[in-house]
Amino acid sequence: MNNYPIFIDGTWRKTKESLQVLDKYSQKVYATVSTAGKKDVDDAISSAFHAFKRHQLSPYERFSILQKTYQILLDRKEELAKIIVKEAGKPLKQALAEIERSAQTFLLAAEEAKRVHGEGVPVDAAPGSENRLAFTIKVPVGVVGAISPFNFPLNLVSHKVAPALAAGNAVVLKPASKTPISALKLAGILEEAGLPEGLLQVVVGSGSTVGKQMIEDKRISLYTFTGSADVGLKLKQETGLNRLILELGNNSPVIVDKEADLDHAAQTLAGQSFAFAGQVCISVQRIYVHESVHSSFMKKIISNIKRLSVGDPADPATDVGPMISESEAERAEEWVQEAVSDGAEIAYGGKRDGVLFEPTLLTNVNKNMRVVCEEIFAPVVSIIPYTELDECIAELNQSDYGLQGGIFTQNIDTAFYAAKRVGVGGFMINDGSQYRVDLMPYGGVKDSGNGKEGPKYSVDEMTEERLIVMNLK
Ligand SMILES: NC(=O)c1ccc[n+]([C@@H]2O[C@H](COP(=O)([O-])OP(=O)(O)OC[C@H]3O[C@@H](n4cnc5c(N)ncnc54)[C@H](O)[C@@H]3O)[C@@H](O)[C@H]2O)c1
Ligand SMILES: O=C[C@H](O)CS(=O)(=O)O
Repeated sequence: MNNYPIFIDGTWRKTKESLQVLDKYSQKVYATVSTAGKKDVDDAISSAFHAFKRHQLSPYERFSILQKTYQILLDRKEELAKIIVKEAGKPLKQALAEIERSAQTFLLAAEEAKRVHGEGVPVDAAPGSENRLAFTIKVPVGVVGAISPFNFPLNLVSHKVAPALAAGNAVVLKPASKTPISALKLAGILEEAGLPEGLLQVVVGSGSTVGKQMIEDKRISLYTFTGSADVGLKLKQETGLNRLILELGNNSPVIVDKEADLDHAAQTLAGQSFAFAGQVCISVQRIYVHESVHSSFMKKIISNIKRLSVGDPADPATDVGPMISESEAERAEEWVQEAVSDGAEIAYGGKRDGVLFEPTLLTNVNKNMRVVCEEIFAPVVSIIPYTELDECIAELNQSDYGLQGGIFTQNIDTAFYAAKRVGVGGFMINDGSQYRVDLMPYGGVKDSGNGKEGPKYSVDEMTEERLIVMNLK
């Protein structure tokens, strides 16, 4: 069994303590990983702090390292996908797609490294400043503290590390303790691509020890966090005046209008509700269906769900694998049972077998049930009929969250009417909430967080704009 060291100051460090990473399907120990103690975290932050001052890489050097990383990620696609299958329990085809997306994220960040620039400021237009010339430059913030979740253990880490490096920063990364191996592999790949020592540190451990210590350290200039709203709120309260980018949860809504292409909607939504067992922050959770097409849509979505293959994530045919832990699968089961005892009906699925939870379709739900108003983060979707679009929009906007949503309709006026009124960071027309490509601005409103990811937008977030004014003769 592999025993992985952590990555501090450009060296691989085995520490006294370690944690076990389970194979999420078999629930057997797959690997162990050293965990960072107080001194290790302190060393990592100190090394990043000094490396930032020591290594001022040119934009072209940064471009070159990130572009090499892109290539190595693609070259090692199969090996990395197998790690994600084991440590996250993600079905192989979805794991392969994640590696390809991570490679894209690095390529996009490489391109952005050559576009970090400010703008001219017409200060000479102000009375008395006629002889002045001004412009801004974009400078890196310093040390970026990155904290990531379990569900996309490579691509969501890439969305933090790649733009931070493109912008010229150093990074201290704490990956999720359930899935730390992909992040350590990525550190090895960046080392191989020529990243100077100290510019990336990977410290593994719990949020309440390693994460907390990072949050309290003033040498970190900016935090970028992806995870649950509960932890996000805690970090917001603890980071004070420091900069904090938050990418949090959602209970994504999608509308199926009376003028929708129902075959397309049913096929798309069956896929987007259950990929990675619903453990995707933009997974479709609430489907609002116009009453006139409700029964027809139900038949179509059920026939699409029946085609999903549930089981071993290593099997190339599997669509829906295990949840991240048995306790999470039990939680989802409890929420479904609670909804059923309050009147909901299970139209499909509903059963749990250890870590596997069947793709589940609920009807007759109400807006106060946890399966509707909270983030379920499991393969469970609710169908909610509506009559008037305005009422539907008002109801879906009652959510505390606002990351992404969507509408299926052939009527462009209806589509734009909804797009202007839904409280989300991104809205898809004739697609589900789960559409994402890595170049787009991605981030939510309300309890879904603040700030945007996508390399172009993250580079902007991870730099300071400095004004330079020249007083000319
Ligand atoms: N908006 C997005 O882009 C996005 C993407 C993926 C996942 N998510 C959300 O993430 C959640 C699932 O992931 P998870 O279970 O890994 O989330 P989580 O909030 O439990 O953990 C995320 C990270 O925070 C760390 N952490 C926990 N407590 C901490 C503390 N007190 N101080 C510092 N760090 C701490 C964890 O160790 C982990 O690395 C869902 O809510 C999902 O919607 C959001
Ligand atoms: O879980 C949320 C992620 O942001 C989904 S994705 O990586 O962007 O597809």
